Amino acid sequence: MEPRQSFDIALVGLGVMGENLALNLHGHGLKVSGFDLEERKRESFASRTGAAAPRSLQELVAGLRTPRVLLLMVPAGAPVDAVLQELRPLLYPGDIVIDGGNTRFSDTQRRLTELTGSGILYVGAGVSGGEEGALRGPSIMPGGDAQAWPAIKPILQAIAARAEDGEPCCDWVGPGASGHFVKMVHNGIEYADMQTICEAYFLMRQLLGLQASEMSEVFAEWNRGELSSYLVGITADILSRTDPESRGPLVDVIVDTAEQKGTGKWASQVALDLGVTAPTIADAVFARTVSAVRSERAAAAGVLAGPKLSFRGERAEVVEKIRRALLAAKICAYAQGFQLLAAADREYSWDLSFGRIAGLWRAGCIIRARLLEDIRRAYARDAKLANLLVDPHFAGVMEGCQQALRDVVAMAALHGVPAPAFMSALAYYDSYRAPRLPANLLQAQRDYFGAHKYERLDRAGKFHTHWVE
Ligand SMILES: NC(=O)C1=CN([C@@H]2O[C@H](COP(=O)(O)OP(=O)(O)OC[C@H]3O[C@@H](n4cnc5c(N)ncnc54)[C@H](OP(=O)(O)O)[C@@H]3O)[C@@H](O)[C@H]2O)C=CC1
Ligand SMILES: O=C(CO)[C@H](O)[C@H](O)COP(=O)(O)O
Repeated sequence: MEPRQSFDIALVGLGVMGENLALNLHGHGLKVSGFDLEERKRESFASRTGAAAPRSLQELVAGLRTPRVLLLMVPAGAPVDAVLQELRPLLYPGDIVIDGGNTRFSDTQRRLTELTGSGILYVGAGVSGGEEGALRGPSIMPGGDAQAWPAIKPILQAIAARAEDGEPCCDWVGPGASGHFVKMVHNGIEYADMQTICEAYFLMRQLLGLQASEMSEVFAEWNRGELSSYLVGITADILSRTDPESRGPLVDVIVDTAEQKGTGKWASQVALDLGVTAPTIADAVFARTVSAVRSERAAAAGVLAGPKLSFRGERAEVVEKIRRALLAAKICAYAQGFQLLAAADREYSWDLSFGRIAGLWRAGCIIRARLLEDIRRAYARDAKLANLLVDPHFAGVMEGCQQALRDVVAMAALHGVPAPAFMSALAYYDSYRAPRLPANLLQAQRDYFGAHKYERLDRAGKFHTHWVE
């Protein structure tokens, strides 16, 4: 029997992430306790950590040292409120509650407000790395009550992944809901990264007729260069896998409808709310929604015409163009994600460090990539960079890749291969670098039908024209 008040930290929710985070903490010498509604999970946790698994939150809290530290890894939304409601009367000023789930940042903001005056220190921490990362070292993005940081810093930094320079991929992000906002943007970028990789795969398959095993080699090769990243690496692995039943590539027997839990959608909604241009992130969400209407697509395929061209092109040359296009689209997606962070920073006065955030994503998380070190350096050169695209390093990379992105988008369009994220990345790039856009005509249209007024290039003020004589 454990003595009372002997545990350093307690996990609430011992599912995919919670149990592995608990094992990670246990492996780092911390005394971890855990609770889940399901008895089976409590027992699994107890047998794997050797700790007793309390049968109630009351028992769980009673076993913690003070100040008590609780890490919630329950599904986002109502379960977090339910746990907090039960926990609140059990806690004292100075106790710390960390929500490590994929919580919508506005919910974290609300909970912080609700806890104001209670003395309970609340932290919204984005955690990324999936099941494996939780066990071996995730990226952790905590934000909220800064008074909690000195107590939880050694705990969270101990279990976090480490970048190549040895820095832990866990650092204080900022006040309020900034930790969960940063995780939401991470996931928005994750959606775009995944979709552009899928489009690269689809173009190689549809235009070049490459087999899964051949594409696996291509992705493995790409993973040794500028595109080196967790997602490109797992793509090479996935494409090499054989289905034991059909004996063909496993990827070929997987249904082409993507699911989603909502973080990419939230990132896109927030981009619209804050007036940030993030089309590649949004198109990655829409690519999932159109994939979900599979029977409608099958019916439309028999009705809607497409191009009749057959593809001609030299294979190695096209593969290299797709590689460059993928790099260009990836940079555009990251640029959009960082624009979203910058807008939130202005809106909520969080004083975010974009370089530090890029540093947190260098290891442990799903979007970890070689590129993130370059992003970190870009913000070290200029913390107030207007857009990642105009950093001299990235402007140079885009110079080398933008033509390939155009060629690939043109190939996709001419041959009727859907590539929405590539296409929107190019449109984003061209719009952002356009000194002049057709919005002059748009303003005139608004003024025509709604007397909304327009500004003139040659003098200050707002003007209205009586368009209909
Ligand atoms: N899976 C992943 O790769 C990642 C997930 N996340 C986020 O982490 C959070 C947890 O995810 P994940 O571990 O995958 O989810 P799981 O569903 O695997 O685990 C959640 C656990 O919480 C339990 N639970 C629900 N309500 C309560 C409660 N009131 N008290 C105690 N336990 C409760 C659930 O029990 P029951 O099943 O009985 O409801 C379940 O065992 C989510 O917000 C998720 O979005 C973040 C990063 C990566
Ligand atoms: O947060 C994560 C990784 O960073 C999760 O894996 C997330 O749940 C994936 O999102 P979705 O289910 O919408 O694809």
